[in-house]
Amino acid sequence: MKFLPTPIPDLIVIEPQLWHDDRGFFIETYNQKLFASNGITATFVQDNLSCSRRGVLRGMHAQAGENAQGKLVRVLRGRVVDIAVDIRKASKTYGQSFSITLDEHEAKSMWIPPGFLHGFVALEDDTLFAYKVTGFYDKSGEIGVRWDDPDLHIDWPMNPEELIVSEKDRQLPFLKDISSPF
Ligand SMILES: Cc1cn([C@H]2C[C@H](O)[C@@H](COP(=O)(O)OP(=O)(O)O[C@H]3O[C@H](C)C(=O)[C@H](O)[C@H]3O)O2)c(=O)[nH]c1=O
Repeated sequence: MKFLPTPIPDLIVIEPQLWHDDRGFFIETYNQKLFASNGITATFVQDNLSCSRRGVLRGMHAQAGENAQGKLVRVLRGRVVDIAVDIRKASKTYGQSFSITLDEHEAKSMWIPPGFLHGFVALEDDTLFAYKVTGFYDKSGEIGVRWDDPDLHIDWPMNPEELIVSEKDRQLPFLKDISSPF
């Protein structure tokens, strides 16, 4: 298991040790001791799973407040472009986004601490997106920013007309119009 820094401090990509044999493969998807020795000491309290058709874009979301969420995200089936945006007010990389392709074959994951907007676009039908979170779901703590906010400089891999975005996400504000709670 390798813990790889990204250009944004605290945002970490994890490359698993893939054990292949003639049956298939085995990986450890989470190991508290290894994570802690690489600076990720969070405690996870909830696991989530979503299934998305090709073109579904979920985001950009964060959960703040007493149930602020850090997320350990991965793809179980299919492929996504996954995006995290730093909205920690005191951060030197405030407003900066990082993008990575996650899929079932490389089985990489990404640690996204509290203080980041998160979203992804599914590149294949029936993409299964699984993630561990450090805070219980708390609708009152949910915030979001429009996926197409020009200030986020996100280069989505699909044309807007191909994207499937929920009505809720279409109504989200621009980053300049909110005060980050982080
Ligand atoms: C997040 C969540 C949702 N729900 C219920 C509430 C809604 O009735 C339904 C769908 O929720 P939503 O449309 O917010 O799902 P996504 O658009 O996939 O939201 C997620 O999208 C991006 C990728 C994220 O990083 C967040 O984890 C999360 O905001 O599931 C729950 O019961 N528990 C939960 O933890």
